[in-house]
Amino acid sequence: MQSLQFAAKHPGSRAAQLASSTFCDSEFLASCEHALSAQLQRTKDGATDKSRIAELAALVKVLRRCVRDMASKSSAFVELCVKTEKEAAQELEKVRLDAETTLKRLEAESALARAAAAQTEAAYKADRAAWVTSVDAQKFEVARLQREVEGLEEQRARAREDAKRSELARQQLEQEIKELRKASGQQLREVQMTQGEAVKQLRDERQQAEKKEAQLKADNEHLEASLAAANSQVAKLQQALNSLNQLQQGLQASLEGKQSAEASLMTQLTQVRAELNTAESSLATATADRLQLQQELSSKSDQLMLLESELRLKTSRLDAAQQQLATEAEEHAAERALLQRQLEQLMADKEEARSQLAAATASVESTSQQLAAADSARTQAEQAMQELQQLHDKLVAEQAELQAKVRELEAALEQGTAHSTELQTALDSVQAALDDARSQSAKQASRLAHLESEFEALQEVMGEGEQRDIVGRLLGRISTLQAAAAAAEATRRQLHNQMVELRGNIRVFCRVRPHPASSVRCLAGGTSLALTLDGKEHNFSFDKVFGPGTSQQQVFDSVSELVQSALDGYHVCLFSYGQTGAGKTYTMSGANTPEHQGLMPRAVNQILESVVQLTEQEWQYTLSASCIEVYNNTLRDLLAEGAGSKPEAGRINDANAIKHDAAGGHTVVIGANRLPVSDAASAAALMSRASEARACEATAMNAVSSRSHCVFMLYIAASHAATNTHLTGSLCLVDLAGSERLDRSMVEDMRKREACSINQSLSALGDVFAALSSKTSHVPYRNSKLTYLLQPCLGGHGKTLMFCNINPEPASAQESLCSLKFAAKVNGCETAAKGGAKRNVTQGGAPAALPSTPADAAGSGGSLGKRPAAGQTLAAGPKRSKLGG
Ligand SMILES: Nc1ncnc2c1ncn2[C@@H]1O[C@H](COP(=O)(O)OP(=O)(O)OP(=O)(O)O)[C@@H](O)[C@H]1O
Repeated sequence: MQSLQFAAKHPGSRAAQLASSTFCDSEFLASCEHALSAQLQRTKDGATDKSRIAELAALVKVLRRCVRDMASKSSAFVELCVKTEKEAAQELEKVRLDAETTLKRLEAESALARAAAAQTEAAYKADRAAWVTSVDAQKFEVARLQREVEGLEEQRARAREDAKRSELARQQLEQEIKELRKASGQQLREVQMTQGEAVKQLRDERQQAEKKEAQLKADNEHLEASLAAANSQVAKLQQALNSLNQLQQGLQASLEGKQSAEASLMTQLTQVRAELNTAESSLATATADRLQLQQELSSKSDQLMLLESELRLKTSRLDAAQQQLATEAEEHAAERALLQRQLEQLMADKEEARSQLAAATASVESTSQQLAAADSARTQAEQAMQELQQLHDKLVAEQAELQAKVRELEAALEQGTAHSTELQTALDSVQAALDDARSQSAKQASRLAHLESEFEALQEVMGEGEQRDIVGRLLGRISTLQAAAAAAEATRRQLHNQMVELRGNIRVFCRVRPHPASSVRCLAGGTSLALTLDGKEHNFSFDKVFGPGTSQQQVFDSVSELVQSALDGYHVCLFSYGQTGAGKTYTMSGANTPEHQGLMPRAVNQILESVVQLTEQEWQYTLSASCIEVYNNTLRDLLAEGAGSKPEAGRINDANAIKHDAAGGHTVVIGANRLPVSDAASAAALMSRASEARACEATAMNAVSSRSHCVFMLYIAASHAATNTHLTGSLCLVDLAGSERLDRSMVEDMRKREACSINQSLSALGDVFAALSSKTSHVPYRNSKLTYLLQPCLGGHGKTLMFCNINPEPASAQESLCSLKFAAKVNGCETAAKGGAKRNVTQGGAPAALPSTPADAAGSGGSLGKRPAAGQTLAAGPKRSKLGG
């Protein structure tokens, strides 16, 4: 009812829908109603004691069902509420994040707009101040020029007045001269009239007058010259005034330009202010949005609280139902007491109704039994409810744990991704450096060859003296080049090792063999696959995943650089693991056509070819090989005389036959043959001989099933006289026996013992990896011969690669899952000892010698240095030969 009310109050609410869908079970309500009405009706009709007890029992059943239904519904409701709560929280988080992002963006935009406006305003103010300063300076200049012009005008006026005065004086003088002439003429006439004495006076006066006139003329000329000078100065001043006027006009124009620029800047400023206002208003809108969202958030929280209160109500209803049940039980007990009393009454009346009493007693007994059964059922139901509650609590705790784990895993994933990116970058740079070193080395080698041919040609054409000289120089050049080539080779080795190390000292590749009905799907990217078992998909990731279409050459290409490491002085181990018939032997040895050759022949061929090249750089390599079978935890030398025909031939009974060189040299098996490998033919013969001797049987799973682990060990020792360097490396190729389920392989007696031994040694291998991955101080290598033999490669300073072979036929899916889980465990293993893989190289001292074994007497390591003859490859043996490849 509560939920119905809630639904009515919140018609659009998801929680209301959930509550109404969870609790409004009309069928259930109808059945309760029906049961109660029937009970009421029967009570009204007047029931007998017997029928009432039966009715009460039926009622108890109904109530119990009610309690069960309520419990399951309440847990379903709780789950739905939790889910809804999570969804609401996620939605709210998303909305909050969106709002925050929008707000931040708007704030950033507004800050940008504000900064731009401030910048524009500051620029405008600076421009305006500069312009005002320049206008003021120009105004000042104009005023100064105007003052100068006024001064010049005054000077001109003064000069004009001077000129006027000079003119007046001249005119006065002319007048005086005229008057004097007139007076002198009169005097002359008077003198003429008076004759004699006055002539001289007149002449003197006349001379004086002439002198005065000359002076006046000179004065006049001087005044005219000064007037001309004043006029020219006036003209100059006029020009200056004109130019000043022009300047003033220019300044006026620039003033107008500045004013228009100011107007446009003012417009810009207004625009920017308007933008700023818009940004501020959008900021206000965003803030309002945020407030609204916060309100929504709080309303969601309210809803959540409502849901929680609803939940509490449901729980209290449940409690009430339980209480009601308890009340019913009490009533039940009262009824029982009543019946007991009736029984006593009946006992009192037993004289009257003995037969009725007997029947009633029987009826009461059966009723009591039913009641006891009802009691125990109720107790069971309560216990079940408690268990369910505990389970619920446990599940909630587990869920929290899982969430924490998911978070941890996500963080680890991020770290791992970052780490892998770093590694990839480092790897790329190392690869580039390696390529560089390789090309350098190739260049040097070709240059050397060229020089040698030149030298031969010169020898043919030169005389003896010249020859000796040139030979000396060329020899010097050659030795320099050889030293450079050795240095390049050393760099290459170092870079190659760095590259292999970056990819991990233990790597796991998975190979899926072809099958028409496959339960395995190789995923894009080449590093993961999905296995389907009982309709469920299991995903796994490895360093590489090879699908059914991958050729033997492609598989070998992916391991060739690891093989190369053995030549550089490392202990390298490649082993194949998987269910019987999954393709382990096919991967390691392959079939007898060149296309189907496996890793073993291809690896030995690559090593032989590289040895030929290295010999040209003055390296001396010695190769030899052993082949050991681990069968029922006993060692057997597959290269022993007669091992192919007699199963007991080659058995090594010495429990301590496996010897590891403490200084990082070779691991040897005392009593086992080690035969020289000088070329491809000798290697092929050796592998064929070993495969003939290997224990193979037909089982229900594989017509030629390998019943033993086969360990092929190639010992490599090398020295370089020029640099006095010695190294020891090894290549260990292991074809493990197939892991299998005894019931599926249908083996019996001896074969059963074999299978048990195989499974034991594989489980010992698993224990070693488990100990390595948990980094415990004790690693149980000695628990099996197989793990003890491979110890230096697994946990020491070696480089290991495991192939997990998978048969994808659906019937083998369970075994495939086990193999993949094992491989995943190995993939997570950190096997390299401190300092990573170790190269076994010494400089100076005695050359690295192969550890002596009794079998050394049979033949020392074959000395190498010649290319294999044309067409000479490691021929593969027949399929029966699990090693021949
Ligand atoms: N990738 C593959 N391509 C083609 N054929 C394959 C491939 N892998 C395995 N086979 C074939 O499947 C069969 C069983 O393979 P194989 O003998 O290598 O299995 P196994 O794992 O060594 O078995 P066991 O442990 O019993 O020795 C062989 O006939 C082999 O040729």
